[in-house]
Amino acid sequence: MAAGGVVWVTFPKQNLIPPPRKRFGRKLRTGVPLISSTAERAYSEEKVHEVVLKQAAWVKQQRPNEGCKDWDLLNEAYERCGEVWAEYAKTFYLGTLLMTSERRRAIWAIYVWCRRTDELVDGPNASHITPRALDTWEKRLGNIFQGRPYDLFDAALSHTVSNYPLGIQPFKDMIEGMRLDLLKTRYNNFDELYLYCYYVAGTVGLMSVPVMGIASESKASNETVYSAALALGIANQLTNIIRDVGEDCRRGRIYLPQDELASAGISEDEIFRGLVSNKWKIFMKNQIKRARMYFDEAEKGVAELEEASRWPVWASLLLYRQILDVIEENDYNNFTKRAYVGKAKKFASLPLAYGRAIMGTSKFF
Ligand SMILES: CC(C)=CCC/C(C)=C/CC/C(C)=C/CC/C(C)=C/[C@@H]1[C@@H](COP(=O)(O)OP(=O)(O)O)[C@]1(C)CC/C=C(\C)CC/C=C(\C)CCC=C(C)C
Ligand SMILES: Nc1ncnc2c1ncn2[C@@H]1O[C@H](COP(=O)(O)OP(=O)(O)OP(=O)(O)O)[C@@H](O)[C@H]1O
Ligand SMILES: [Mn+2]
Repeated sequence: MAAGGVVWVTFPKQNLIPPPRKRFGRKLRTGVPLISSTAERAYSEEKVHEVVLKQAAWVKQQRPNEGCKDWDLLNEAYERCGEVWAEYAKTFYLGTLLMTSERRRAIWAIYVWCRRTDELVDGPNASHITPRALDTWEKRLGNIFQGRPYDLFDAALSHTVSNYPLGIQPFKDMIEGMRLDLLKTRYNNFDELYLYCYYVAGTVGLMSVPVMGIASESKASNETVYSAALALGIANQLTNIIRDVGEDCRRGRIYLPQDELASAGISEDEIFRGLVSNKWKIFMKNQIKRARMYFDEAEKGVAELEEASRWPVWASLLLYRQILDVIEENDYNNFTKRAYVGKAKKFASLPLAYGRAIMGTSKFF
């Protein structure tokens, strides 16, 4: 069928994708960062900044096209995305419930694509995934953007990218992050880690803004808003990394800047043994401080989003940031104690998020 210049191929409705599986254990995200030298950081930050600029400019020029109008099929596609979202996105789940339904569905579709991409290298079939498989996944991404979805989940994203001004670059960059993750188990410095964080999480920020929308009354430049969205992705990923140090090292991966570990006098052997020494606590304090810096940076951009999107973003920001507080409460034992924000605390954050969303600032709440 053809709609709005987008050609849709037919695809089988069932059995292409298994139902959302139960979690098989924790996923192992990257390691942590510290304060490395400005010179070291400059390279990645500059490179990523270029993408942010291009993305911000590109989005400005785009006019969403009509997309597919087969609503029965699309409703089913989006519903399936919603099921995956409910199964996996524990922290972000609440966030989308607060959105308008059209945006919520779009975020679900993006989430599912991101989750599937991540599962390629982190999921049960990860040991069979090669760079070639990721090339195939990237070709499939191209088809999604050209209105040729392969399965039902792809169809939802195909519709979403025809409905919102979404560029393909952040999606490609996320696949690039997965390529990196296949090959790299150590990060020499924060510059290398920052680039990884951009690939796997900063990109999510860039994908989300065109759906969330920038407030018409906002005086901020597109670049400022995209930079804040990037910062939230980086902050989330750094937090994820800090939380998952133990799991990651059990997978033989240390996503912590090696130069900072060396300066702190922490050996790999100590990490593999899970030694919560004083030097580890000091090191972790610095990693947490850095993650919070990125959260602070992100906060500046939330007020620039369309009103209806501020609450969900505040909610997810506050929820994810609390993981850092829990790591402190756990006395920096992120080797054997998983930092987990309970449901009561999650719900308690919602009025606070709402307050910040309506005040447009973090000062009063
Ligand atoms: C409302 C909201 C937050 C919307 C975004 C939801 C979305 C599309 C998320 C995709 C997440 C995903 C599956 C990414 C794949 C790579 C990955 C796993 C990254 C880590 C996410 C945490 O996942 P999780 O904890 O489930 O991982 P494990 O359970 O450990 O496996 C990341 C830490 C990255 C998440 C990054 C974001 C959600 C970016 C947030 C930025 C914005 C929404 C921009 C807001 C705009 C401004 C201006 C501040
Ligand atoms: N410390 C823990 N103890 C027991 N179960 C946990 C713990 N941490 C997580 N889980 C279980 O694993 C599930 C998935 O973890 P996950 O990391 O996806 O959740 P989250 O951190 O709440 O949110 P998000 O997925 O957005 O990071 C949780 O919903 C919970 O059931
Ligand atoms: Mn999760």
